[in-house]
Amino acid sequence: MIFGHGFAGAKESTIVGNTRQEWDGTNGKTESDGKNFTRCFPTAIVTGRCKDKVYNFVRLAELYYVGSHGMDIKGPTTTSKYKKMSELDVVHDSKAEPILCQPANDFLPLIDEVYQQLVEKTKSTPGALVENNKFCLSVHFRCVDEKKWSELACQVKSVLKEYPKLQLTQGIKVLEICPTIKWDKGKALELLLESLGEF
Ligand SMILES: O=P(O)(O)OC[C@H]1O[C@H](O[C@H]2O[C@H](CO)[C@@H](O)[C@H](O)[C@H]2O)[C@H](O)[C@@H](O)[C@@H]1O
Repeated sequence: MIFGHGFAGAKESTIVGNTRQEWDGTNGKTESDGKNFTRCFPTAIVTGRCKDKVYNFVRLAELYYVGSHGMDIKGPTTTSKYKKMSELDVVHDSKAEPILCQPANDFLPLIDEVYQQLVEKTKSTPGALVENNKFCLSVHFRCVDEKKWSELACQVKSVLKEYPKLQLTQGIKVLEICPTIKWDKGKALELLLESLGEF
């Protein structure tokens, strides 16, 4: 999801698209179009993927990146025309990144531990892929034989029964494992909009 604050003259912040609107040059939008857009309107990418992975896809320092289903929010690494990062409630991490909010920080060791266990537990299921999205995990079954889907789900559940602080949901051919905190992409968007305020 991509939103632009004040897009097309709207007074309120407006959600203008989703990740299908890629600036990869394949649908007429170039990197320079993306830069021009983000110079005019503070823009964020909101995704379930790992923030750093999405940054590597897009490579626009001007954007806000919201990864891990809203649990990892980073501001632009260039100064915005509207608000300098120093005016927002920002801390910098060890890589000097302007981190706005990481509400599931305490879960990091748990997520890494469960990632290892899921890799081990699911390695007997051909095609299963466990992805570490930093504050959440995904077990992809797109490449798993349909006859093995329930076996894979049992493997995942058998790991998670030891971790009541994590919850399991299902996406498109993917099982998602997230901390049970009252936070999601919507809450992340609200926080960003409040932080940016009027401009
Ligand atoms: O950005 P979102 O819409 O929140 O999606 C989050 C997931 O994105 C990735 O999965 C998606 O693409 C996969 C192919 O690259 C596809 O197999 C899957 O069905 C899609 O959901 C990512 O791999 C997942 O870890 C994210 O949870």
